[in-house]
Amino acid sequence: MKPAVEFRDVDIVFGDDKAQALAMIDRGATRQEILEKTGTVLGCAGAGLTVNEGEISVLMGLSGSGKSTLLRAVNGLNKVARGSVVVHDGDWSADVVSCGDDQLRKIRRECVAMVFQQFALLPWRTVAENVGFGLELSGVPEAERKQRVERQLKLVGLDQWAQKYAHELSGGMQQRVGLARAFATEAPILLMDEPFSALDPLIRTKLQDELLQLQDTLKKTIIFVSHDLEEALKIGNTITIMEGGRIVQTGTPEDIVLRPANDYVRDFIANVNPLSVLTAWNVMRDRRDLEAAGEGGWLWLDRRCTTRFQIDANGLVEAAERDGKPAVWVSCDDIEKLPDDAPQVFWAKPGTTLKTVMLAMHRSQTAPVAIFDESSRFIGSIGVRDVLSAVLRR
Ligand SMILES: Nc1ncnc2c1ncn2[C@@H]1O[C@H](COP(=O)(O)OP(=O)(O)OP(=O)(O)O)[C@@H](O)[C@H]1O
Repeated sequence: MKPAVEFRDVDIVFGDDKAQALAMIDRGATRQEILEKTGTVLGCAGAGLTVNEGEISVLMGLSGSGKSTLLRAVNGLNKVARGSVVVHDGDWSADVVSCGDDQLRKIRRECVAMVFQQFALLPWRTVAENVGFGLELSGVPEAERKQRVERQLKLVGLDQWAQKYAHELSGGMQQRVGLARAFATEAPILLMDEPFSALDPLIRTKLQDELLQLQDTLKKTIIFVSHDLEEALKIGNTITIMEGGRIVQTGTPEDIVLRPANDYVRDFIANVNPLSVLTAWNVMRDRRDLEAAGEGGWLWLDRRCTTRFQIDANGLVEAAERDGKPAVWVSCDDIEKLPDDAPQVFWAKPGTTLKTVMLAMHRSQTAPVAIFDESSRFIGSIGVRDVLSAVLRR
């Protein structure tokens, strides 16, 4: 994995008395203390984060936690008081904090594009002219501009609307224009500052889906600010949680849900449905942790010892028993096609959703679910207790 943006010990403060504010940051002072003593507002402190190429990295936190401040450091909209923000473009890279004007111009024109919450469309320009605005500023010739604009409008499904004005479009459509405008620059890095939060929930969900679909083919590096954890969990490859200007946790969605770093993160995830995030891999017990069930490679899949598998030297299943009787092992994915009566042990892949695993458990009256890897080797199992611990986070 190659880094696209690296934040290294980034401090941003708003106000005149920067030196004293930085000294207070070093002593671990809170935003409130810094404000009272110096009149300076702490934007963010000691922020360290690497965003890899092609990744969607979400910055999450309550209002005022410093998400937008950090995001805006990438294209130099916010001045960094200390630390560095390195932007990579292929083999080229520059530190936004210390680079010269030429390099900053290159970053803004070629490397980084931004999508705002309020769609920021120019009302006197048509949709097509709005999408082409950045290109016009960069001096892209008209013919090429027209081509690129057309391509991007098609991508977001608005090619029929090219000659309309912003007020003739719904909020969702206006934000699609915002997306197309950012895509049109062909910058590999996209900064998105709460792009969907002004939209109603249905349109919002739809645009999130569309963004994920587009990302499948475009493979941009996206830094996405959100204060909505459900949104972050849905679209983020990694999530960074900020509190009072400081990063408190960075991790995958599963990390955040299963291993919250502190009470602030725990409060965030309190109302998240773990079934929408977790997979079999996240909750299974590894085969090495399972108890032997007699001679000949037999292992108990569950703590209650209702179900056991005989595993050969290659990790393949030779035989299965449930409640002392031979059982067949069948994929969770085929659940609907099976007769109810056969003694079954369901199996799943590591990436199978926890919801599917639970359906299988329900169907088999709480038998454990076996997990197989791509080569059909047995790698672990999930019992009722594992599911309960994951869902209740205990
Ligand atoms: N240009 C500025 N001048 C002065 N203070 C600022 C400026 N920009 C941000 N701040 C302050 O920095 C802190 C962090 O703000 P920031 O906008 O980054 O938070 P946020 O987490 O993005 O919040 P929101 O979700 O409300 O946008 C806030 O206290 C804010 O008032």
